[in-house]
Amino acid sequence: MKSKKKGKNLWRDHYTDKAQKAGFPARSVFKLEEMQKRWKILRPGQKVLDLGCAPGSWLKYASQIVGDSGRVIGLDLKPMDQPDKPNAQFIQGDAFELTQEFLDEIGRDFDVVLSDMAPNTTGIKNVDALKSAALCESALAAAVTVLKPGGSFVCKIFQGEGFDAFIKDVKKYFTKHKIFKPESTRKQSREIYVVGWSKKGGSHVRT
Ligand SMILES: C[S@@+](CC[C@H](N)C(=O)[O-])C[C@H]1O[C@@H](n2cnc3c(N)ncnc32)[C@H](O)[C@@H]1O
Repeated sequence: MKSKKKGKNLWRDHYTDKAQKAGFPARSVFKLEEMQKRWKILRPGQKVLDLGCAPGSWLKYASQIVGDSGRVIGLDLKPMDQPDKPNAQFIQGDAFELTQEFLDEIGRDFDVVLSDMAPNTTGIKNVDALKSAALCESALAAAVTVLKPGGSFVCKIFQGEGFDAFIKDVKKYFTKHKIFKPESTRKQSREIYVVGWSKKGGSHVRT
């Protein structure tokens, strides 16, 4: 029992240390990197919205890929320092309270919307899954509003209640989707990523 626990900690430290050495504040960067290596979701010159961006690993990674001709806007409930790259910006806010004015202000010309948002967990699987699904539905509503037709969506969700309904909704707005569990995700974690490609034409705000 003891050695199993030690093994788990060593495994977690490997990704945390690796992220720190590479200059990223969180190990979550490797999950996005895995998806990027597989599908080249991010490209130079793109405009990207990163929901739940703190402490800023995905924001930094995405800003490196989109480069000087691109732009990344990150949003999180928690405060965070402004990124040191001129093409990246942090806005503190709640994804459940994105107003039409705010979405109009940031623009409706995004190429990619990322959401790595996670709720505060209770430890009760169904409750946590429903809280995660609610965050995902709000990320999807933002994505269908601000993405250009043809845009892509990456969203973390906890498997469980609300998952099937969320996939059904993703299918309504995206031509193709995949469900992906990165290698760098903790094995015991119920989190999984949904990637939607090629947003269908038009923009719909779910009410
Ligand atoms: C796993 S962390 C994201 C890590 C980030 N992708 C990175 O690479 O640094 C999840 C984030 O979701 C944020 N979050 C949770 N609920 C949110 C909400 N309603 N609106 C905005 N952010 C939220 C949390 O504050 C937390 O910082």
